[in-house]
Amino acid sequence: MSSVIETIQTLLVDLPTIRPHKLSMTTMARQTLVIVRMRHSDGIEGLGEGTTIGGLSYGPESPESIKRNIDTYLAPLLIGQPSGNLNALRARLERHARGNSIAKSALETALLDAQGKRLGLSVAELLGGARHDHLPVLWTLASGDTRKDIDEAFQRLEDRRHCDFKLKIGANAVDHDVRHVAAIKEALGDRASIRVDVNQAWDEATAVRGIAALQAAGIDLIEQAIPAREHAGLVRLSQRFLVPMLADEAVQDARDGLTLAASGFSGAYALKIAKSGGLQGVLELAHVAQAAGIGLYGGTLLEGTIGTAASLHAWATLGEMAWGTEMFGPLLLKDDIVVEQLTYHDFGVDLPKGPGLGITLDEEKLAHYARNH
Ligand SMILES: O=C(O)C[C@H]1C=CC(=O)O1
Ligand SMILES: [Mn+2]
Repeated sequence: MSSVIETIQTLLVDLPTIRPHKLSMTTMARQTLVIVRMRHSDGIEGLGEGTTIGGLSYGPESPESIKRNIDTYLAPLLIGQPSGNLNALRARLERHARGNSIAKSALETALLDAQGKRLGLSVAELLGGARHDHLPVLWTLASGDTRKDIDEAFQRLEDRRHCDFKLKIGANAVDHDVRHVAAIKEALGDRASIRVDVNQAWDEATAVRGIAALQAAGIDLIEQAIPAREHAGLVRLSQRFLVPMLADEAVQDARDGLTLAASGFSGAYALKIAKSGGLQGVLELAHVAQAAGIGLYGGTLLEGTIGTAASLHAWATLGEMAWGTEMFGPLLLKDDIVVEQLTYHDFGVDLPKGPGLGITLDEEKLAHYARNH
């Protein structure tokens, strides 16, 4: 008899960050992973993970809502269903549950991990095969202190960990932020690519002023300067400046990607499995971007090792990613819940080897960090 999905367990796992991570909407001292353990009747377990940033400060799903909505609504849609037909299971979730893209991504990851283990294939192989086994990874400087950020950047360069840096701005007045970014760019010079992420903090007039100054300072990429839903404004910014715009919160899935491209946007899209409801959805967005001549960027919602590995399997199937990736999530965390961590070296990370995601849980660590209330 072919396998069916038997049980789906969700766990909230709190891991401390190595330092405060300051974004325009929140400062993180820890990250909460929603871990999915999906057991199948053939004895195989699939692992999945969903994260967001700062409770409800990043988007409409919180770790607690992800867990509760999986337990109450999404898991019952999957339990008892055949394990192996991912397209049918994805359609079933879409038909009966709106939104909740992070929860759906965690579940699809667990389905892919199990299917890979079942067939003896890595997730990238299930998706058609990896074109890369080492992907570039940038680092986010977000200590909130210019001097500390510069020291951190030099350390990462020296360790050959990262040579591209993203600065989180938008929490302070624009002139203050521009001085901060320009000081870091000046200290690093041509040794590093410097990009900024404003996380929607500016209105369009502020963005015009801020981006003009950042462009003059030699910044390479401007991420989500204005609110997510202001597509027309983002198109105007992309047409006004030479420095390219990176759309992040503005593009969740392929439909957003199509609308924005058709409105005249140029630049790049941040791909995130969490925004697109999983690996299949994010690859659909990537293909729309490719068809529209828009650059690709492998994005993170600061996932731990499981979500990061899942994303890497998806990015590995794509051709060139014009802006590389930011799959550094596990490096921001003080500890991990897996047996073997991802290998970061030479300014990038290795694609884990399968079957499935190629990741094994450390049961002791998991028990230690899992929330028990
Ligand atoms: O890009 C975001 O908006 C979220 C995330 C990615 C890197 C980081 O530091 O925060
Ligand atoms: Mn972003």
